[in-house]
Amino acid sequence: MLRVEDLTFRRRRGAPVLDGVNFSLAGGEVVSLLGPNGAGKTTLLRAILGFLRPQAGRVRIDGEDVARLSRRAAARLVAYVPQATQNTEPLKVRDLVLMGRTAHLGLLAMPGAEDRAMAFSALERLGVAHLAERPVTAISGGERQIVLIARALAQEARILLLDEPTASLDYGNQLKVLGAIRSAVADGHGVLCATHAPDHALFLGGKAALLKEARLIAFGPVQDVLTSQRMSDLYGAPVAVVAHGTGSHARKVLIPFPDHPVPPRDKPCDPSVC
Ligand SMILES: Nc1ncnc2c1ncn2[C@@H]1O[C@H](COP(=O)(O)OP(=O)(O)OP(=O)(O)O)[C@@H](O)[C@H]1O
Repeated sequence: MLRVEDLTFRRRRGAPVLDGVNFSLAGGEVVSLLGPNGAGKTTLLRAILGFLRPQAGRVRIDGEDVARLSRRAAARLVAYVPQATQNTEPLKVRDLVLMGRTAHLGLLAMPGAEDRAMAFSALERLGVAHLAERPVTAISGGERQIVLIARALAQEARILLLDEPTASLDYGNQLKVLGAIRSAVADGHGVLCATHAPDHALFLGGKAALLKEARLIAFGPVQDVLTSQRMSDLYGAPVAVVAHGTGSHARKVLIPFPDHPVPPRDKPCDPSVC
């Protein structure tokens, strides 16, 4: 349903920030977008939203060129959860989530009972309905991230773009946010999630897209794409991707090797050790 086709974007006369990027995302699928700082992840998300005008290529959603859609029409198709922000407005959680309904309201219309029910249902689905009456300034960072995902769900857009949704959260809250993402995927949303955590990409499953210096250097099933060689090349540091467990319990995990001169080769690890 989302197709990014030969997308190229550069600012002024600088080098491309996105250079011929191609990939697609289906409903009920998650794609983790991995890449070092400055690789172009946020730029890609903003280009998909239609906030940036590419010099070449296009983004299509259900065959429609995003550049031809109004902001309102685009907001019905794609919801965006930006990188963690501190709210200074003491808006109630339920009102913040209700803002997700904006694209569905008539000009100057106020949200009605149905909109409020949808907003509350999004909070319920993510297990945070008990926060509804609290000011956004009085909940934790992890709770805020989940509330922002609830706002995206209330928007009823089939595609969710998440920009580092687990950044600066403690481990428990990271797992809560990852759980919220998995339930959105299970509900049929297509999710593109920019992250600095390859382990989270493995946990989410689905596919991975590796972005380096403006180019997509790998795209495919996350279990195939995340290899020791690729991860070490991507981040410029030796990392081993090893298989942990056997049979249906087998999964890949990353282990950093800071003192290793060359990337360790992919090999199964001894489950008793890792
Ligand atoms: N508003 C801007 N004006 C000029 N250059 C920018 C602007 N925003 C980003 N850039 C540059 O574009 C490139 C890509 O930035 P982008 O934010 O997309 O990277 P990123 O992969 O999301 O990075 P990070 O992981 O650090 O968030 C970087 O070189 C960055 O310095």
